Amino acid sequence: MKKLKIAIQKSGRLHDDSLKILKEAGIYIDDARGQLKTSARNFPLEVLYLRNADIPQYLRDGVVDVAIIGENLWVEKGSDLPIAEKLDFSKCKVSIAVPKDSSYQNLSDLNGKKIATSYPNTVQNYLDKKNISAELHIISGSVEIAPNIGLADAIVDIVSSGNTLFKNNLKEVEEILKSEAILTVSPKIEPKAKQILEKLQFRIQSVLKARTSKYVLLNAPNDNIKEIIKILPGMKSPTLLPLAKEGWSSLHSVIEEERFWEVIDDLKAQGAEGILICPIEKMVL
Ligand SMILES: Nc1ncnc2c1ncn2[C@@H]1O[C@H](COP(=O)(O)OP(=O)(O)OP(=O)(O)O)[C@@H](O)[C@H]1O
Ligand SMILES: O=P(O)(O)OC[C@H]1O[C@H](OP(=O)(O)OP(=O)(O)O)[C@H](O)[C@@H]1O
Ligand SMILES: [Mg+2]
Repeated sequence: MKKLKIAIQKSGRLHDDSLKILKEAGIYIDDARGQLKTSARNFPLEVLYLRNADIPQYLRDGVVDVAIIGENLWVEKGSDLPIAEKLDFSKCKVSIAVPKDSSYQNLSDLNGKKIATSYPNTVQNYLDKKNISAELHIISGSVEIAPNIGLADAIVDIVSSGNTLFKNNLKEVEEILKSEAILTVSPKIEPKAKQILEKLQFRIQSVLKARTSKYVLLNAPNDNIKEIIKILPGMKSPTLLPLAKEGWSSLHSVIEEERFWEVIDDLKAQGAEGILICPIEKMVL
């Protein structure tokens, strides 16, 4: 049977969460250490565990059909490849940082300076757009140490919590891009594999939608139900069930979690009581 070949980072930041999202999509994959190729037990999917930086070329060559990579890597060396899904994990930024005590005012201060980075294309394109000319030092890791050892005046690297910058006495001065994990596709994908990809995407979308939505149950006086329904639009319309208590109903609906916290006071003002907010495992629309 035809299988969809997916590349997942062998080890590192994206590995665990990539397998997790597939698992939540009902796809079970053995994560045996040292094994570089494996198949899903219950979905036509073959997994190749690869080094992150090699993945764009594997996609281009059609060695794999799809891959989970960081958007920052896509910008750096994969922007010719189509993006099928944004996956809402491994969120980070790629930013310029300088020593904490630097007198940096704006980008033009970087003219003629040395910048250390693992993302030379991203940095060069950014500097070109802003008409800045700087010297790039390409290093593959521990970039944040460069200014402290006199290798560079500034760095461009991934920033998430900001801890690494802080520990190395650096401060973020410009954000070049925002990144999250993405599902990206080979231009050589064949129609049979594409059909499997569509099924995979459908499952992933159900997982992502469910993650941000909540099932809400509440009790409300019948007189205020119309108002409450306006506040809680639900998927189509909310479910309404009579309560044993005369003049009261139980209302069930689905709402984006963020939106729920915005409307909670309005719901209470309309007399809503006994509000329960429950997680949703999958959401098929
Ligand atoms: N601190 C972080 N917070 C959130 N996401 C991050 C962080 N660091 C890296 N990422 C994301 O995870 C991806 C993989 O990063 P990681 O450091 O694990 O691998 P790598 O060193 O780029 O690659 P490899 O070792 O596989 O060649 C990055 O491209 C980025 O999208
Ligand atoms: O803002 P923070 O939360 O501190 O995260 C940023 C750090 O995380 C990444 O490194 P990672 O831990 O992946 O180590 P690596 O350099 O070995 O890839 C990145 O290269 C930064 O150094
Ligand atoms: Mg890293």
